[in-house]
Amino acid sequence: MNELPWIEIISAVVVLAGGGGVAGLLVARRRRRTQDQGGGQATVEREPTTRPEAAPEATVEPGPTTEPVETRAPTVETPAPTAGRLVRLRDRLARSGSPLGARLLSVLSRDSLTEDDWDEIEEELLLADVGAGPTTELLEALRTKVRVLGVREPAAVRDLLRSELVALLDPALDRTLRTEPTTAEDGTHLPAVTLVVGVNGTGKTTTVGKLARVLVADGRSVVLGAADTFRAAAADQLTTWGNRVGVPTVRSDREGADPASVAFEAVARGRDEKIDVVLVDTAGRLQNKAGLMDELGKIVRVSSKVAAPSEVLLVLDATTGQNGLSQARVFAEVAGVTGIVLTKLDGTAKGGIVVQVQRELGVPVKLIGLGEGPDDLAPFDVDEFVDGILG
Ligand SMILES: Nc1nc2c(ncn2[C@@H]2O[C@H](COP(=O)(O)OP(=O)(O)OP(=O)(O)O)[C@@H](O)[C@H]2O)c(=O)[nH]1
Repeated sequence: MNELPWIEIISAVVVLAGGGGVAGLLVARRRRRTQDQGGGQATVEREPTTRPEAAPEATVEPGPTTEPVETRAPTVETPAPTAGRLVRLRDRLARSGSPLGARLLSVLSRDSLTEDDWDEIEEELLLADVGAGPTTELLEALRTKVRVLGVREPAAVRDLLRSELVALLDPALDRTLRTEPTTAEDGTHLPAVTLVVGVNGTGKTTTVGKLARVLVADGRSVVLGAADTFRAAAADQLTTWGNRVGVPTVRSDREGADPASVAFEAVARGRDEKIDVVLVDTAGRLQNKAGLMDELGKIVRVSSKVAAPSEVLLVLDATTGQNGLSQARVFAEVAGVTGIVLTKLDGTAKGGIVVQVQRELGVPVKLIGLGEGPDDLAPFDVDEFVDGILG
């Protein structure tokens, strides 16, 4: 009588063990199948270029106002090299409708140019936001050269237009980003500090993230400062950008905290950890000029106690045209801008804004944004840009 339960128990154990084995096999098979389909790489965005060994956990040491130490090391990506980026992204300029250069070329190549044709050229330039002054200049130069040189061959017309557009963009301007750390007289390491300013929504935070990748690709060490304390999500967004390339972010744990103190912490951390570049994202509220001036002025003043900014980059949305330009004037006045980042050039046929922005502000365009991808930010190069808009 007593034997029956034991037999049942032993059979149950055998069935369970066997079942477990089958279940294990199924799981293993399913896992194998998922890996074969690439599903096992869900967290690795660009598998061939990852460097898992470079996990940033050791460098994430928060200061008093920073976030807690990351407990899980994210996968660290290797950004695309910066050399040749504009060449790689050039078709983005032509993708936004018919590029300006191509439209001009089609008119300029007509058999004999009438006044109507010249009017059409003028209209194209104005529509592309080249601006009234530069448009007149370009028209006069083209008219003279077409008449004097009798240029008619399509290739010659293209060369002529190319050289005039290059001249308009002022190739002699210094577009280098000052991102070299320096040493103070007492031997203290001073990081290069880049302040990123601009109106909300122009792509500031995205640009800081992309710029961190550009610098990392060039072998530089970077710290990010989330001084846009107005919007908590901006700090989260920045931290995510940083984590992807193993760059720590200094941020406040309190919404509405003093942006100047966050900027100070970030620069101090750059000094203490002998970091090459500190990139500081700022809030771009433009409700009144005095408030903006106070906030940016304080950020510069306070962080300069450690190291003064070597670059103040103004981020402008190329799709906003004249509107963007008047905002730009306010920032240029308030913040002592040293370079322009023109974003969203992939979404507009108004590439001519580059000319106007440089003329109006007397500051060179140093970087351009050509998409929402993490490596869609390129150093601005006049020749490559003109080739891009000529299509
Ligand atoms: N197509 C395109 N979109 C871009 C580019 N640069 C930024 N964006 C997009 O613009 C939007 C706004 O970017 P953010 O970086 O959040 O803008 P922000 O200026 O920091 O805005 P706040 O954080 O509100 O101050 C995002 O959807 C970006 O992906 C670009 O070069 N091309």
